Amino acid sequence: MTDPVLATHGLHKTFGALKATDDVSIELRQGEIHAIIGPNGAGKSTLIAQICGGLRPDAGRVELSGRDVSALDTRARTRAGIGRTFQISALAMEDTVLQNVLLGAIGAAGSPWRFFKPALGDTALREHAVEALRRVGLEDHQAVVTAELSHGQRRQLEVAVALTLTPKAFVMDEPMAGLGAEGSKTLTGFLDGLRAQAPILLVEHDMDAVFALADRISVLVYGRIIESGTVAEIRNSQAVREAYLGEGA
Ligand SMILES: Nc1ncnc2c1ncn2[C@@H]1O[C@H](COP(=O)(O)OP(=O)(O)OP(=O)(O)O)[C@@H](O)[C@H]1O
Repeated sequence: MTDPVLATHGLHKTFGALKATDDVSIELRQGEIHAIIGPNGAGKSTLIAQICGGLRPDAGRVELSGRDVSALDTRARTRAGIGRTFQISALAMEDTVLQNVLLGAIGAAGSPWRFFKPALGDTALREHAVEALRRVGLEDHQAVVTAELSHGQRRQLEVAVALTLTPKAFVMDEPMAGLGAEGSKTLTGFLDGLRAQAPILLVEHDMDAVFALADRISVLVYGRIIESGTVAEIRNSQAVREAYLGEGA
């Protein structure tokens, strides 16, 4: 088996008496989609924040391609290759698709603002941005104002921004949120192909998408991974059914 691209080792995080992350060790390998599921409040966002650098764990570490990145802040982790897809609100709706890729990439890389205007005319950077748009299927939309994109296309645009930094791994927090059935289906197809470019750690409530996409699923309940396995193993797990899938069904 190949070495993991992204891994956490024994992450712990408490908020007062609450164990939000309780000894979480997970791995993401080349070419795979590893989904993290769990009920509301299970600790998914807290875990993602520790992986991406927004929150410091009380104990444990995060490794990217075998390198301990635990001491790096969010920007440095992005530059190191953790490609978190940004929230829709991070896109400038009045700007074009191409401008968003250029500006998003520059912003994520942490370049000072004063470099940003000249960069819009930088041919190499433009080519790099157009290539990212091509890889997400938005090449023909580069001159379109972002507000005119569908929600699903905006997700693809966020991925294009992340792609300009050549991520080693994607971390996605509920990409299906706000999409209708048709949008979810289209984005599911898109993510299916994207895993070949970089593996994806996927936090998602949409179980149709999770079951369609995941090579592996880890189930988080009260901050602990209670089960980790293939779609079939998770579907058949009594513990998961009791703790999660049965909930509200
Ligand atoms: N900054 C904080 N201070 C105190 N408690 C927090 C903080 N952040 C999260 N929590 C608590 O930690 C637990 C895990 O929250 P988290 O948002 O990570 O769960 P989640 O699985 O992402 O939930 P959801 O699916 O609803 O987004 C919750 O009980 C939450 O109230």
